[in-house]
Amino acid sequence: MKVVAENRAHGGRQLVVEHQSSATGTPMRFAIFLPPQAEGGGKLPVVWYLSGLTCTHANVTEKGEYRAACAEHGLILVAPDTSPRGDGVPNDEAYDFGQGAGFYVDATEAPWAEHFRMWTYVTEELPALVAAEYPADMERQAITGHSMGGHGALTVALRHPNRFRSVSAFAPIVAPGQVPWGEKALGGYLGGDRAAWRRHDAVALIEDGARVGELLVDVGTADDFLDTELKPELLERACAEAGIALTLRRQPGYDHSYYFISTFMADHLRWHAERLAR
Ligand SMILES: N[C@@H](CCC(=O)N[C@@H](CSC=O)C(=O)NCC(=O)O)C(=O)O
Repeated sequence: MKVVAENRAHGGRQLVVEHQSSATGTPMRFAIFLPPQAEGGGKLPVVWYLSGLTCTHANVTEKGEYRAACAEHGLILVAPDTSPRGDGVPNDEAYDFGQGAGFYVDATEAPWAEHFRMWTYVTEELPALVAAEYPADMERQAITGHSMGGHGALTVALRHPNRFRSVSAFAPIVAPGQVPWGEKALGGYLGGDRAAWRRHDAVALIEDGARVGELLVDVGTADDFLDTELKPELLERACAEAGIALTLRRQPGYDHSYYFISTFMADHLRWHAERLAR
């Protein structure tokens, strides 16, 4: 494991770390912010942030504006990459498939299955590494993410109902089995059997009985992907039928970008911090 960048910020430390991943069989990078409270010797709650299509760890690290809130509330924030990368890793010309678009699944289809194991990476390998190397209290974890990463946050939380004290998302893909981005990715990585897709589809997981206590979701009304790829109304309906307390906020005039995410980041982190303190 190698620290490839370190910067002091808000009294804490922003690190970028590279390690050899057994899940993907490639080097992987992640960003981790250690707030000033990390120097006190105790363990701190952890917020996982899963990023969207085309992102590395760097997009949220540079544009997400999370550090002031993490320093205020004493939160560690971890931001993984969105796929394996490198010359030996298969890719696709499109921005929404292949490198930068791992969709948080373990691929079963050639040529993706060898390296595209982001489910195992974000649910097993990276949590174990973070728990071993940093002062992270794994009894106090929260998860959030954006777009494809919002899909990742929702599905990871729904399938690990006792791991996370709180779950939120920014403009998530809520039903990948019903929208073009998701149909392309799940079909490409998991094959044509749509039954296998349901374990990676938040709305389908809820329909099939998975539960979390509550959800916070923000979407922008000026998001170009709102009606074609995100369809928050599908999550709204599934949560209403399942009795999940969803707070869905339609933020007027906001688009899909990090201008939107950074505007509401501190509010999400405060909401997580309240639940992580209980
Ligand atoms: N038209 C863009 C589409 C890619 C894009 O909008 N990516 C979003 C996530 S979309 C869903 O997962 C993003 O976070 N981009 C990175 C950023 O820093 O804004 C394209 O062709 O790239």
